[in-house]
Amino acid sequence: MKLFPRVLCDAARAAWREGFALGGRDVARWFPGHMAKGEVRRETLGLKPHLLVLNKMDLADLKEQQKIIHHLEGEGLKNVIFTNCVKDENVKQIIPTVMELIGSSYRYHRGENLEYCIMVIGVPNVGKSSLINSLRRQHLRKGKATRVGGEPGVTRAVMSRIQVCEQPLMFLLDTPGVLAPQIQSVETGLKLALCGSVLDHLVGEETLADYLLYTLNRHQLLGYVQHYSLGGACDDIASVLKWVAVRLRKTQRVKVLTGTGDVTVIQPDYSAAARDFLRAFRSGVLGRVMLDRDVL
Ligand SMILES: Nc1nc2c(ncn2[C@@H]2O[C@H](COP(=O)(O)OP(=O)(O)OP(=O)(O)O)[C@@H](O)[C@H]2O)c(=O)[nH]1
Repeated sequence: MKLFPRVLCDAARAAWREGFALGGRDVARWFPGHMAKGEVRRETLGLKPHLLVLNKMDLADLKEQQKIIHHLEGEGLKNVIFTNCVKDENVKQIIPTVMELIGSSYRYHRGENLEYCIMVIGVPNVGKSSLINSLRRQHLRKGKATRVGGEPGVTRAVMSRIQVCEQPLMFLLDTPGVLAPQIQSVETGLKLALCGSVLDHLVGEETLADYLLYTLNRHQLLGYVQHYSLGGACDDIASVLKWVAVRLRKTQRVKVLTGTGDVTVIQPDYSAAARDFLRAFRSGVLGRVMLDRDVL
């Protein structure tokens, strides 16, 4: 099979996409049923002292960390900690910050209360279980108490109370991932899906790969070119996936009916290439990305 990636890519480069064609996609269909039950009202959170843990900091481009903090402050979120729960980075700050917050909140500052119970709330796959395991490693020198998974929806039980600290005695309630009952826009849905909060096949691996390519090009993050030894940056997903499939030897035999009989041709496996592209992005090998750059 002969490909001319450089030619294809040069042609596409002349016309970087200004926006992503959303094509009437229906975000509501991407979210599995169990999430709807887990609705958590913002007003409820507003009453209780809370801390915003922004996990997977190792995958995010945090050059504009101050801008992010400033933006969140504008939304009323003052207590923010960036963490990496795989490498236990910044996790040690959490319990002291929680204690400070409880101490300065008169409703929860009761002298006789010797144990604390805290709820971990977040979108599917953000690392809630990993956070609990990391806290246990840090404060109890204990390993896994809760299952971690690469796909959304691993934590199914509604609540499980897990000890994470002895002094002070603190328990965390792990909860199944929740999403806002209404996702703001299709683009927000695509960003959540890129982060693994929605099962890939519900959105479509190739659609997601296309949104990823669009984002990487727009942010001038061209690590994928080197990772897959492409001839150059390219904004056309079909060309990129074709090349990725060939490089990874992900091809499939397909029977084609012609006027003179059946012919078997070898075709690139676009789905397998899309899955690899998404996996590479989520593992960080394509570089750090700030999906919400335009929001800032
Ligand atoms: N790179 C990176 N990966 C992480 C980090 N924290 C968790 N992960 C990975 O993210 C995936 C999901 O982690 P979980 O802890 O199962 O996420 P969860 O929020 O409990 O998921 P649900 O139960 O589906 O809601 C796993 O593959 C973890 O190894 C992190 O800080 N950095």
